[in-house]
Amino acid sequence: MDTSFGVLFEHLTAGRFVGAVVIFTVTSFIVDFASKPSYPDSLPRVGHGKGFVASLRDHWSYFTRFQDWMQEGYEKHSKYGRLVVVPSSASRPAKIVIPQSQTTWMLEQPDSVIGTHEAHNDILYSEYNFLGKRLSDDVYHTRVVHKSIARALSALIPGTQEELKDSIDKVFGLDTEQWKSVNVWDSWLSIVPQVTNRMLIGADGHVNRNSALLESMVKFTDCVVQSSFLFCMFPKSLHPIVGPLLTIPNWIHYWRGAKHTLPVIQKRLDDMNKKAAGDPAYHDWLEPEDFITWTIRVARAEGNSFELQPSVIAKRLLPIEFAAIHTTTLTGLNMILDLVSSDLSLGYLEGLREEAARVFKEEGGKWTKNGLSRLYRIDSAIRESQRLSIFATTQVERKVVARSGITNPTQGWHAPYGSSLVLNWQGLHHDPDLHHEPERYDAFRYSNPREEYESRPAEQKDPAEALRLKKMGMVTTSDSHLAFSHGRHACPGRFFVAHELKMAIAYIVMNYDIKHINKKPEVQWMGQTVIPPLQARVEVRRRKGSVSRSYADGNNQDRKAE
Ligand code: HEM
Repeated sequence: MDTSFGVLFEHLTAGRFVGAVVIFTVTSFIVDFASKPSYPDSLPRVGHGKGFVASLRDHWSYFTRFQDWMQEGYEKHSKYGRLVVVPSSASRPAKIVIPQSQTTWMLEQPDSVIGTHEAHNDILYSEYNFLGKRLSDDVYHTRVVHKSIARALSALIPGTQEELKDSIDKVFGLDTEQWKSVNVWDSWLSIVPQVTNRMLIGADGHVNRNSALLESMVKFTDCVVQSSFLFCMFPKSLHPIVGPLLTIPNWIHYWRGAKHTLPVIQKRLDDMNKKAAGDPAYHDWLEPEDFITWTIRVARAEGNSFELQPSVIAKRLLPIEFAAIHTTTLTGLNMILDLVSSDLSLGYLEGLREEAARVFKEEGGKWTKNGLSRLYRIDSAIRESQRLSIFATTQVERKVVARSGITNPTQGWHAPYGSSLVLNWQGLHHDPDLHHEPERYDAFRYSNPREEYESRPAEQKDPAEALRLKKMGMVTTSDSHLAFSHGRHACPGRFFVAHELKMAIAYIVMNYDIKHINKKPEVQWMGQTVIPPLQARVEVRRRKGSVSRSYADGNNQDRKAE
């Protein structure tokens, strides 16, 4: 070969190739290290210390030690109102953990100073995982949920009830004689995606029950989790090279899902256009309340033609599937395991069952917003599980996006541009100074005071106290209860989830017996994320007399809509 390429290849031995890759990777790590924000030496820190070598050791230990570091930082510093620096993975800056006293200050900063979606994009490598920079730069889907879901809550209840009945009956079965052993994680992972997709794409042709669609959406969300772990291990400067490769499976699952969602989206666009144009055939037609309708409404109101493209709407579904599926599944899994591993003499299961049956009867067999708000015990049992059984050390992360950084006016410290600020979910939820006996699952922790208040004669009721007690409900966030985060970026899906999980638990306890287990399975941690007890099983049996009884008037059609 006499071309310059030929000359190059003649000199390219295996040893030289490996050497070049090693040099390139090490250089990338050094470039990465140098471009990360540098925190003042005066800030307390945990981990192996400062400097390049200590950072490499920190990155290495991140996957196994992060949870211990957060706990150590909480006990030594956060608890006393001081911030602390905790090491992170190779591609991320170390985290500045903000103490409880500065939470409100942090969350109230403008988005142009402390960014939320920039932090989410960094954690989730959204540009790659959610299929494009344009989609990740403008978190339009988040805006749509914030604007729409709370208003649509009442309209969403009947469909949610219907999907819960259908999916729970299928997963737990109808046999009133034999106990059935079910894998708890898999069960919730069969229930939640079907219900979530009813809220996202509606009931048209029961596509939301299509097993191929649901499988592709679950696999897509799995891919986001898996590739986020892999991204962590590569220096940021290598992401443009490895990113498109790591996320090939995301594209495949998107295409598989879009085969089913695109026709629904296209039909909705046509229907809404005809209705808007005054087509008489659409005079009585009502837009279904679901994410597809909301996204079209917001795009029209904003005059945003990009967001009206069917393929863009199909892609906008993905981050919401991600936000909803694993979070709700993990919460349901923990809730069931906390409940069935509790001391039987405490009577939690019977207490929940009594409440569910009583309120459901008062409601005439169809849930309403008002009825669901009276499920104090179920609400408390879920909130308490969210307090105790966290599934990340922190879920609240922010990025300093002001070029000049930010200075805390009370404590005087400065966080430079690019700093990662987090709240310590683990420490705050398990602090004995904030929660009495924090390691105990006390299912009725929040409902006992509410029920006691309700039982008082009218003259002993005080509206101020009623308001304080109402804030013990599971959708209320605070600087010591961060399951849904706190502040203006707190999870906008929580109002829907509260309804969904309350209806699910009510349905389960009314219709099934569940055997007690002696001990809640242990969890493992990987970096800041929990590895849930995926193998945990419980035994369930349909309660006698409950099969013919109409606890939910849902449509129990078969899952397959193909
Ligand atoms: C039990 C289930 C859920 C839990 C525990 C949960 C928790 C959270 C948390 C901790 C955040 C981070 C907020 C922050 O950074 O400050 C969040 C954000 C978000 N969640 Fe949820 N979530 C759940 C279900 C859902 C559902 C069902 C939806 C959709 C309907 C949803 C939509 C969102 C969205 C759009 C955001 C971004 C909010 C923003 O950046 O302003 N979540 N969620």
